[in-house]
Amino acid sequence: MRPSHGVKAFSRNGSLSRRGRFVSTRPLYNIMSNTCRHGWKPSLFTVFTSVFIAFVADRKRQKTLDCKSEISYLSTRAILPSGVELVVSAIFMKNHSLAIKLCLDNSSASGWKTDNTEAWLRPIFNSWNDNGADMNTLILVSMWQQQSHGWMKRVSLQQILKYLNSNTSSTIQACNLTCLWLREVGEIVKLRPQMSVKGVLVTGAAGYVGTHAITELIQEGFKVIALDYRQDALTDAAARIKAVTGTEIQVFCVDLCDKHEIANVFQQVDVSHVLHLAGLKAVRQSHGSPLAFYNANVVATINLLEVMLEHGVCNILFSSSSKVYGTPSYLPLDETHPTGACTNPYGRTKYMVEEILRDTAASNQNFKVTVLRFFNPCGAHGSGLLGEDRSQPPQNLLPLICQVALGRRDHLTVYGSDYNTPDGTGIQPRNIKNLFYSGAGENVPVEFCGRKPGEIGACSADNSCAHRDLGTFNMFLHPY
Ligand SMILES: O=c1ccn([C@@H]2O[C@H](COP(=O)(O)OP(=O)(O)O[C@H]3O[C@H](CO)[C@@H](O)[C@H](O)[C@H]3O)[C@@H](O)[C@H]2O)c(=O)[nH]1
Repeated sequence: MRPSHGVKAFSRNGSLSRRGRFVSTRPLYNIMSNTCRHGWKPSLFTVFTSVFIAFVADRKRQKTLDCKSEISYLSTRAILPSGVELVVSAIFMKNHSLAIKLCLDNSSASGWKTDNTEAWLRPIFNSWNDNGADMNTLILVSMWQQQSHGWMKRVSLQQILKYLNSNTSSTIQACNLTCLWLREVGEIVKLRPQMSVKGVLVTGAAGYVGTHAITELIQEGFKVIALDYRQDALTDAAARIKAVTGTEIQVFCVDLCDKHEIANVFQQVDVSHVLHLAGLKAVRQSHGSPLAFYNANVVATINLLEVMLEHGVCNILFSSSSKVYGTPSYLPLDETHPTGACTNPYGRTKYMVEEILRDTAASNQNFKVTVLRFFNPCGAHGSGLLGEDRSQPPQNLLPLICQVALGRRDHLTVYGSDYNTPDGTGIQPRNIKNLFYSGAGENVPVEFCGRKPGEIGACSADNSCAHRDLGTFNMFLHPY
């Protein structure tokens, strides 16, 4: 198990100086539960796929995590060979210990007890006898008695499985049924040791980050409610996600600038967490239409927050940007770098939303915020069904380079060659060449033009915090 280290400050200035302890290695899990304890937590991601790489890498480790505090309750039914319905319920507690009860038909109405077990047990036994429980059932009963020295004492999952495995399947069919179920449940419980998540509402669901995030959420067992304002894109995304995960997601075509539309969704679904990924993102376009950006990014977020709070939903993950830093004072940028000196309207919208979230968290101790400051997202799902190959012409560097690599474009236009960087450009094509052409040994054909307004020469991320808190991941190589 990964040690519970990670006490750290997120900022050098007073407003972000909270310290926190991380207990889990699970990235998304952390983001939506443990890190939320801090009320406010920014993280840097240079390549967004790293988030998902971390998900995948951690899925193995998380199975060794202990239950920390919360208990989980699960119940299932099985039809015994005699035709009698067996209800098996379990409460999982700290350290994977569990309390089990077995009962027939509706006798579970007798309820849970952790003391006075005999009084609780007797009617159950009577009920079983009345219903003519067969030997298999009785073996099961005696097993639990023997293992737990009384019905509701805690026994370890390991002990139970060991006991079950030591019996032969021919004589204890019911046990095997339960054993299988316990194995399943054991895994589920270890995967979900603490968090109580009703549903995760994802805005910007049809987008590049959104589709990947939803896929990972589904594969982690979360229920997802997907929102986007583009109906066609949403339908297409839902179909692709279903093709990858086999799961049909609940979708809503919603304009976040209309608060009533958001409220309408919250009235229909049961969510506890929001991944807010929606927004306009084309940095250079934001100079020409700043109001559209403030509307889509700031006004929409305020609407969302108001509806969330009205419905008691207090956990939000916000997709922010490296643009909140503006011109860097030092490189690589880390979470403690001052924010706010933005060089374009887009960056300012993200900065403003961060401040709004910070103030909201400060005003309400239940309100938990995690901010991811993305740098330059790239990558695609291994299925080939999710990625950035959109029908609209791309605006960003990495998809543009991909198009040059695929022969769909003659060259890359490089904006500015007089920056204070090793090759004078903001993108340093030599690095890009290494990234995309290491196999082919070709160069990216480029043409130069002047700088674009609000651009900076050099920008890079110190992602050690993300590495430390969210697990080890590879910055550039996709794992699929
Ligand atoms: O055809 C192009 C496109 C981009 N660039 C340059 O490449 C760099 C990166 O550009 P791009 O890939 O478009 O990323 P950004 O403008 O940095 O913005 C992206 O990355 C941000 C995080 O850093 C996100 O918040 C934004 O939403 C996302 O558009 C910049 O210096 C651009 O001037 C070119 O030279 N030619």
